[in-house]
Amino acid sequence: MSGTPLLELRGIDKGFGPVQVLRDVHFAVHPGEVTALVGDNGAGKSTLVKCVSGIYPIDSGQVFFEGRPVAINSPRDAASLGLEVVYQDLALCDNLDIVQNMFLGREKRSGLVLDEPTMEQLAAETLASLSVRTVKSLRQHASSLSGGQRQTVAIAKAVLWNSKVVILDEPTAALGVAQTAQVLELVRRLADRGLAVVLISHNMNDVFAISDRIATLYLGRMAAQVKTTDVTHSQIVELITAGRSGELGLAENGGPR
Ligand SMILES: Nc1ncnc2c1ncn2[C@@H]1O[C@H](COP(=O)(O)OP(=O)(O)OP(=O)(O)O)[C@@H](O)[C@H]1O
Repeated sequence: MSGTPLLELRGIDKGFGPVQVLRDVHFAVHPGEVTALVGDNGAGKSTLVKCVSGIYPIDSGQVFFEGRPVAINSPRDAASLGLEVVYQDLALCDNLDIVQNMFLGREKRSGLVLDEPTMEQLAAETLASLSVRTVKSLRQHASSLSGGQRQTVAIAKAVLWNSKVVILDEPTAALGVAQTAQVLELVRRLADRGLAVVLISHNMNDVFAISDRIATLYLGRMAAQVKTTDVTHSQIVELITAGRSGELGLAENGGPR
């Protein structure tokens, strides 16, 4: 592993009543890397993300942020640490424009009134710093944006707020080929800026195209966390569908045997 992880989970358990969803999950994400979080439907990916973003309390286990133990009890706690989750469907409000969306809940004010020029300038600078050129006007409503533009704005929002860890939930699920390529390029650029990026995806082509590591959840357990260059598509498919890959020789939780 390369240095201290930005975010590290150790031994996370989470259940809902009698249903045990996460079992002894270990997971580490590093700055400057894209970590793909994969697993079949119901494997526990969303539950894991909700635990680290303060939506669900964990039953047991520890969360470390920049090497320090932390308690994330609410989305506000997660945001103040610098952890942002971008959900595919919920990322933007349709009736607000791009600037309003990027500053939603964290508006800049000049006295009692909103400081629109400053917000517009910061939004423009952030998009430009990410080489985003596809957005025509910062004052267009989110409802008029394409799927790819929406993801782009949602991701740029995380950068605007100086997030250190960005978790992207299926950012390309609803996109065509060209828009997928653009969003993946942007995801890679986030990591190249030093952010720790977690990419939840069912698309193995996307995963292999841009991830540095792949973490595989299987029935609520971390079956493996490996470097992308050390595995093949079929080994990952085996881990997703069977929770192990004979050829990899991994112990539980992705460590070497
Ligand atoms: N609030 C809840 N109460 C009870 N069971 C739940 C709850 N939320 C999730 N589960 C169960 O936990 C398991 C994991 O669900 P989760 O949504 O985390 O999986 P996932 O890997 O994100 O799946 P998908 O790829 O389909 O989104 C499922 O069996 C699900 O039914």
